[in-house]
Amino acid sequence: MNIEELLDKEKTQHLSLIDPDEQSPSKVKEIASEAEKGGTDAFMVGGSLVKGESILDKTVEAIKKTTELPVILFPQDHSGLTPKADAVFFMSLLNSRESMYTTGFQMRGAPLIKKFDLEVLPMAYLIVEPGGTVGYIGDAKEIPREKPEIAVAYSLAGQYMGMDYIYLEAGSGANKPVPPKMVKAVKENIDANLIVGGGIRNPKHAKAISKAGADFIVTGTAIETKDNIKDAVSSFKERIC
Ligand SMILES: CC(C)=CCC/C(C)=C/CC/C(C)=C/CC/C(C)=C/COP(=O)(O)OP(=O)(O)O
Ligand SMILES: O=P(O)(O)OC[C@@H](O)CO
Ligand SMILES: [Mg+2]
Repeated sequence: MNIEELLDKEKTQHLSLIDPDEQSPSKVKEIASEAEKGGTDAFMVGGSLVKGESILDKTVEAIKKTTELPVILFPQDHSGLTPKADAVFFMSLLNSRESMYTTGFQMRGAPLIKKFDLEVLPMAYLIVEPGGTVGYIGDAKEIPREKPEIAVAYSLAGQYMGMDYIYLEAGSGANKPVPPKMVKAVKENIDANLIVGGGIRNPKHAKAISKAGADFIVTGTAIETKDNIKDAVSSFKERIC
């Protein structure tokens, strides 16, 4: 399945986030296979911290050997790029105070992306409270949870800049996901594809965010920490509409 087909689907899609630093390539194969059996729609690969030896290429290779589902890079900077993937979320952290995260790393990565011939998916990345590690590293001015109008304004700004994807991110492992009210407000105001992630750890969360209008939900921690990944993914998929 390619990314065009992924976009054609009417239901909310499930993206499995794999952090290349968290496990060995053989474990990645197991995760990818189980997530596919559970019905995941595509894989994202990235992590905000580099905790060990960079095994990005090997991680993407392991997924590609296991499944034909698309693999989309989710780069923390230009070092998160590899020709082994299918596509890259070419993201700008619009609510960062640090210009490297709005335009700098994009400039560093762009020639590599051209060379690697990756499909480019332009994305506005927006950090919502609490924001977690990525909020801290990305020097984000986190969008207050009770201010959906700010999320709408940033999302529209992203769309008007030409971004096809808007990602509302509460931060990996957040104690609460992005409020469904905020998701709904953004969805009602944009034409771009809406991705929501951070803190979605049970089927109830997935259902609320899907009902609010997300086109994609991302789960990372829930997949990394569950013993039965297939059941975890299928429990999300069953509840999304
Ligand atoms: C387009 C290019 C080349 C770069 C974009 C650079 C930008 C805007 C980065 C945004 C800020 C950032 C640090 C993003 C990381 C995104 C990411 C991979 C998050 C998921 O990782 P976590 O699961 O939170 O990471 P840890 O588990 O390492 O905390
Ligand atoms: O690890 P979780 O909480 O699922 O978050 C996923 C993703 O939105 C992080 O960038
Ligand atoms: Mg992580």
